[in-house]
Formats: sequence, C-alpha cells, structure tokens
Amino acid sequence: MSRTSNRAIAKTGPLRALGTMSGTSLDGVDAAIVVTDGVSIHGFGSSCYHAYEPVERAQLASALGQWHGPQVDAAGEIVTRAHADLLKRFLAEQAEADQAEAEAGVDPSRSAPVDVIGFHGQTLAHAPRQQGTLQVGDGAALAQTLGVPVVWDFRSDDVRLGGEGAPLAPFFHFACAKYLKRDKPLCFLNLGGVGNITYVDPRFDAPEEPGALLAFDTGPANAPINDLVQARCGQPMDEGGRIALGGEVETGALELFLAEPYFARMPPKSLDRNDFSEMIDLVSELSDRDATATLTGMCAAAVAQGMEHCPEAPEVVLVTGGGRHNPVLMEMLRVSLDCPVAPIESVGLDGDMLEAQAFAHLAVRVARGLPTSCPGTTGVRACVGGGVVSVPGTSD
Ligand SMILES: Nc1ncnc2c1ncn2[C@@H]1O[C@H](COP(=O)(O)OP(=O)(O)OP(=O)(O)O)[C@@H](O)[C@H]1O
Ligand SMILES: CC(=O)N[C@H]1[C@@H]2OC[C@@H](O2)[C@@H](O)[C@@H]1O[C@H](C)C(=O)O
Repeated sequence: MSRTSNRAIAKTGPLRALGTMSGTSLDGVDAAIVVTDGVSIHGFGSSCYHAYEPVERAQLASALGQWHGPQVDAAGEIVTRAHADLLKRFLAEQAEADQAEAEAGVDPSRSAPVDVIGFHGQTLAHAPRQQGTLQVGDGAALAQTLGVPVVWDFRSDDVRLGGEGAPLAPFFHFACAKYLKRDKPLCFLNLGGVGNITYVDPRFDAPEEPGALLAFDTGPANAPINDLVQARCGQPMDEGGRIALGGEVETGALELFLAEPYFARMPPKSLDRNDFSEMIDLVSELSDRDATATLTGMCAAAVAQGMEHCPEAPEVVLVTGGGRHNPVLMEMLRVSLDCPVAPIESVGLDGDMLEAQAFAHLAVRVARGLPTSCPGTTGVRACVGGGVVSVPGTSD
C-alpha cells in the first residue's frame, strides 16, 4: 500500500475532484465530479455509471461477509477493473471536453481533467467493534493506471480510533446544506441497500462543531426487498414499488422487527448489508405482495424510529439513493414522519450521485488534512481525517 503525504496534492483553492461509489446494492459504480476546496462546494460537474455484469455481481455477492481469501481477492480485482475501465473512459471524455473549450477560446484553466480521485471501493464486510471494516479495490493501482492521485481506504482510521467507520457522507451533507444556503436543521436520508440519515444544523460554522451533525444507519433499506423479490419473483428489485403496492403491512412482523435491540441503541451506529438478513424469515408465511409491503414498511418504520434521535424537528427530510424511486416507500415515509419528505431533486441535487460526490469532497478534505468524521457522525473519540493518499509515480 502506498501512503503518501497529503502535501502531494499541493494546489490551493478549489480542486476538481472525482468521487466514486460502489454501493451495498452491488449494482455498479457511480462516479461524479465536484469542485470543492474541502470546506465549500463550488459546483457540481459531470457524472457517469457502470453496471456490473451479472456474473461480476454474483461474485461480489458471494464474497460479502468475508474478510480474506480467494473470493475476496477476486472481488477486489473486479472492483479495481470496473473502476479503471469506467474512469479511463470518463477522464478521456473530460479531457476532450476541456480541449474543445480551450479551442473555443474558453480557458478551462486546468492541465488535467481532475486533480484528485476519491475512491470508496466496495464494502464486503463491516463489523467495526470486531474485525473492522473492509472495502476492496486497489487505490494505489488506480492512481498508477489513471495518472491521478487517489484517496482511498476512508474508513479504517476512524474504526481504529473507536468509531463506526460509517456513515462518512455527513461532512459532505453539511457542505451541501451550506451550498443550498439552508439556515434551519434538515435531514439527508440515503436509502440504498442500507439506510442512513444525517441531521445537519447549518447554523454551526463547521461540521466538526459539537451539535452540527448527528448521523447513523437507520436500518436495512432496499437490500432485504431486493433479496426477497429476487428469490420469490426472479426480479432484482421491486421496480416502482409495484409488488408492494397491492400488499398490506403485517403489523405483527413489523413489531417483531422493531423489537431488535439495534433500534433502541443510541447513535452513532452502523450496519453491515446483511446484518438484518434474517428479517426475511419474519415475512416467510406472507404472500409476495404482503411480504414486500411489510419489508418496505420495515424500512420506513426504522427511519421513523431513528428520527426520534434528532435534537429538533428538521425542516425537511431530503431523500437520496435508489429508495426514493419507490413511491410506496416514499408514501410510507410521508405518513410516518412528522415533517415534509421530498426527493433531493426538489433542491436541485442529484440523488443518484450524492454518495459518489461525497467521496469527491471527502478526498479533498483528506488531501488538505481536514477531518472526515467526528464523535457525532461515527462515534469516533475525536475528529479524524481518515484515508490513504496514493500518488502516481511513487511506490512506497
Ligand atoms: N425505480 C425503482 N423502484 C424501486 N426501487 C428502486 C428503483 N431504483 C432503485 N431502486 C432501489 O434502490 C437500490 C439502489 O440504490 P442505491 O444505488 O442508492 O444503493 P447503493 O448505493 O448501492 O447502496 P448503499 O447506499 O447502501 O451503499 C436498488 O437496488 C433498488 O432496490
Ligand atoms: C460500511 C459501509 O460501507 N457503509 C455504507 C453502507 O451504505 C449506506 C450505509 O451503509 C452507510 O453507512 C455507508 O455508506 C455511506 C456512503 C456513508 O458512509 O455515508
């Protein structure tokens, strides 16, 4: 592993950062550009997506929950290759666009399409109080292949210092709240495979100030729904909530689910994708529609339960991640939360790219020696700027 001084990315002022995310739903890789100095967002750039092939997805799924061994190595190679292919293409397109701008007389005032890459990798296993956290994919190899500094392994330092290692998007959410010029507390709710929420109080000046942020994983979100409809109906997701739509939530199963000790735990707290995989057993006797509706209701109820921890009622809950495309889930959230719920597009942000954008912003924070987590976001003992910086042309 190459661990290089943060001085390697020496430019002052805003950087063009490219962030990537390969999420717990294992669908593919998102990548997006953010212009940021690590404190303030100066603008959002282009984005791209690469879907894993079904065979790759199956290999990644078979490595979930493992910490080492041949399946983990194979998963790492898939993740590194998918990112290298996608980013090579994307950077070439960006370079062409810069060239066209230069020829048109517009000075893009940069020598490379991006200054730094924030590479999250793929989480295979997450047990912060036991073995730690594992994101596979080789950031040092990507830096060499792409010729751009890569910041990666964002979560390990936080876990080493007693934190949950997740969620890490909150420092970016704080910058988004400032970018949006919000002046009252609001929440960012990501509904991916797992759900996570960030309560942001933008009246504070900096994200690490006590009280500015409270964040945690709310519970399982789409992962159990996907697993159920895949097993029962051969579909990768409940597209548009169409299966859940005609079903009813079984309250007995919902109550058993909410009795899980995770929900009574005070935040910060985080989850692995499959921590709640046995919840499917709670709906095993139900019809496809009722079972899907009940799992969807469980996701919404977990969020509602989590909201109890917010110090003040937020002005709005902005929903990001694939779950916002599920109208049944969105309606259940609207019914169960005591505040407005809206997709993040309502304020002009891109809910499919927010996590990738978060790791662009966090990469610049790491490069500049700024913290990426604090006691309010991961429960870490003190603020920490986690991450490894790999610079092309060096091999420590
Ligand atoms: N049109 C849709 N209808 C219903 N559900 C959808 C739709 N589009 C996406 N989803 C759900 O959202 C999931 C993908 O969400 P997302 O891309 O936010 O997850 P992720 O980033 O991989 O996960 P995480 O945030 O946990 O790392 C899909 O697997 C699916 O369950
Ligand atoms: C260990 C890990 O990869 N956690 C992910 C996962 O996916 C959603 C939720 O669980 C969140 O805690 C986190 O990702 C987001 C991007 C985060 O760190 O903010």
